[in-house]
Amino acid sequence: MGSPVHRVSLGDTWSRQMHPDMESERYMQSFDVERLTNILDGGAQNTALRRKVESIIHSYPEFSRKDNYFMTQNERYKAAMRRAFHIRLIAQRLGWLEDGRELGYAYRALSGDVALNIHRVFLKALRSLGSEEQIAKWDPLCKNIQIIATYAQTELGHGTYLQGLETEATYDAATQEFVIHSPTLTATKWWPGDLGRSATHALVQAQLVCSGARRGMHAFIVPIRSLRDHTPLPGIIVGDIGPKMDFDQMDNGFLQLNHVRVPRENMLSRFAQVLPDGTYIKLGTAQSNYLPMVVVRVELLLGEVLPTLQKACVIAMRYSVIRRQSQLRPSDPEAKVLDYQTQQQKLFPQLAISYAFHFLAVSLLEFFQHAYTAILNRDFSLLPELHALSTGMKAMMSEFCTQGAEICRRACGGHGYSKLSGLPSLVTKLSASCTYEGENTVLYLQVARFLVKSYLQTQMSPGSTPQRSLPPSVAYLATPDLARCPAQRAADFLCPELYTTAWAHVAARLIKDSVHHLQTLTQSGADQHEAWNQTTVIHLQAAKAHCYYVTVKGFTEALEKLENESAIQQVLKRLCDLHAIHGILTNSGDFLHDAFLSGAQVDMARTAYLDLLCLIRRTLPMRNI
Ligand SMILES: CCCCCCCCCC(=O)SCCNC(=O)CCNC(=O)[C@H](O)C(C)(C)COP(=O)(O)OP(=O)(O)OC[C@H]1O[C@@H](n2cnc3c(N)ncnc32)[C@H](O)[C@@H]1OP(=O)(O)O
Ligand SMILES: Cc1cc2nc3c(=O)[nH]c(=O)nc-3n(C[C@H](O)[C@H](O)[C@H](O)COP(=O)(O)OP(=O)(O)OC[C@H]3O[C@@H](n4cnc5c(N)ncnc54)[C@H](O)[C@@H]3O)c2cc1C
Repeated sequence: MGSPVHRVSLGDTWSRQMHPDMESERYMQSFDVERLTNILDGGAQNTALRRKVESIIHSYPEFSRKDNYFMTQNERYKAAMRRAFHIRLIAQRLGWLEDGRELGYAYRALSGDVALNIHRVFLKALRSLGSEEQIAKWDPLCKNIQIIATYAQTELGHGTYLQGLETEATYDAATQEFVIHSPTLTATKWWPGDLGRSATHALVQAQLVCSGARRGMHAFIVPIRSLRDHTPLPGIIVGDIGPKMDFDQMDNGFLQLNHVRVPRENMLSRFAQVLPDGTYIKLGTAQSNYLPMVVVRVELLLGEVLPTLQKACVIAMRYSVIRRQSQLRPSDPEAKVLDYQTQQQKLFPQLAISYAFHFLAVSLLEFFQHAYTAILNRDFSLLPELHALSTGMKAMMSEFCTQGAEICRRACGGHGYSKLSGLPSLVTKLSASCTYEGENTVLYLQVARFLVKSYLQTQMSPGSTPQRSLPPSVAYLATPDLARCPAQRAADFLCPELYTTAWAHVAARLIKDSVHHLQTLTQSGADQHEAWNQTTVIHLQAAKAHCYYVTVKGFTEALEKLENESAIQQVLKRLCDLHAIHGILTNSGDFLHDAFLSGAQVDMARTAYLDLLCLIRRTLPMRNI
């Protein structure tokens, strides 16, 4: 570790004093901040538990991250590994469960700066794809860290296109084993976390070949390092992929398998089985083995992606109420930069969207838990909508949180460029979330595919095959649409029903337009795949509008549940209004395109927006910032 220059330490007297400008802001509150904290935590008891866990975590020097920015990659990895084991010792001593609230709070308190994150992904995959017997065998070994496992799906040549994965798992009935093999250089597993130095086992996603047929991607548990001396096992070439943009604490690795044999029982068999004679039994759908990605996409939102934007907002808001620069009037003292309208316009939409995302991610998690139970019991009826929501929200939240964290960083001037502000690493960490667990464009196009199918379902003639009711998230496609926005004055844009309807209108129009372009091309003779590719930019636009609508609708529904918390409801409604109108102004062309909004109405929306900035500034409680 480099010898640090003199650094601010808690020992410095002034580092512990409350800045007077911050103090003055914290007592300007129009509602019970503790009560809002409880609502965000899901109840007062959760707030108490979270604070208890955080105080435990912060009481251990092992968890200190104050030297992070002065460490080499190797030192970061070792420190993260120490934390991984230490946190498990504490969990065992205090009885915290692997998927319990306490560990979730603990990981959030450490900003994920703990090793073995993909070991946890492996556990999620095991519980999604494994039979009860396989879970009973491997789960305890993982929980006790008797093995360290990774999730090895991505290859040097393929990350998105899973049908193109080259790693093979060929069944040998004579020995009742699978032969796992990397046939080409591009088949090398590349990126899996915890693989570079840590993992002893890998969940290898490979193309199954049995009874002479290729069966698609299936999951196999493959030992890769010796449990005796941690050296690579025969047929295994494994190592670290080297420096990255961030995630220094994670050993992302590569893995080549040279005809490695594993027993038949090592293929995870909740949704498919290979019998001793090689007979293939399909128990799920063609995409059943994609389920772990759905699980991780949903759990990433509240566990990893959103907290990072929330932290960026806190840092930038605190900076903006104590940073004084220039004068609003020549005779005035220097102004707090948060009193400049442009600074408000940078930060308040980030605060608003962080609340929109919070409420949406909570409701998505509830839907997921309901759907997931059904899926594990092989009822796949809710899976298409869950796939569309999880891909759309993962793409939108990672994209907007990354953009938002960068806006927060820039809003802090030169200090935002100092790693010690905490902002740069939030941005570089979030950037990865636009790629891992599904590259965002690809995921948005999965949403688009769902939207096209849903729209076509609404166009089926009444007498044709019985119309299944549309999934709730796209019900707006079947509801009567307004041709014109009824707003007469700026205040009308503060009506949740008005702006939710406006967003539904634009999303529906863009979806209809995307289908029209697709059908025009196919009817003119283009094959369906070429027609799809030539309209993906339009589909992408429709998918993004749909996702924004989903966040606006989710926020307004969350507000409705707060009717007994009037003061909180009022403050959050202003953020909801701001979120909706910010999107309208940012995408005003989509609202003007068919004259749904007139130019005058866009001006009204802007007036409402600027008034909101001023109102939020006056009533924004810095207490919880
Ligand atoms: C603290 C730090 C924490 C960091 C954690 C980092 C963890 C990172 C771990 C990883 O990155 S793991 C690797 C993640 N990789 C991916 O997400 C790969 C993304 N690619 C895919 O999911 C599929 O290749 C893709 C969806 C793009 C294409 O799927 P297919 O090749 O099967 O084809 P297609 O798009 O035609 O989909 C066929 C059908 O399957 C459906 N489908 C696809 N994926 C599905 C899914 N996941 N679940 C359910 N259905 C799915 C899809 O909707 C469609 O249904 P319909 O025919 O009814 O329209
Ligand atoms: C920090 C980090 C951690 C990771 N951890 C893991 C892990 O633990 N386990 C694991 O298996 N993987 C892991 N990954 C890999 C990750 O899942 C892949 O990088 C991701 O799925 C994207 O695939 P790719 O890299 O092949 O990009 P590509 O799919 O090659 O994408 C490159 C470009 O091609 C475009 N593109 C690709 N396909 C299409 C299409 N059909 N239509 C339109 N455009 C397309 C994309 O939009 C993108 O612009 C990790 C990656 C990172 C960065």
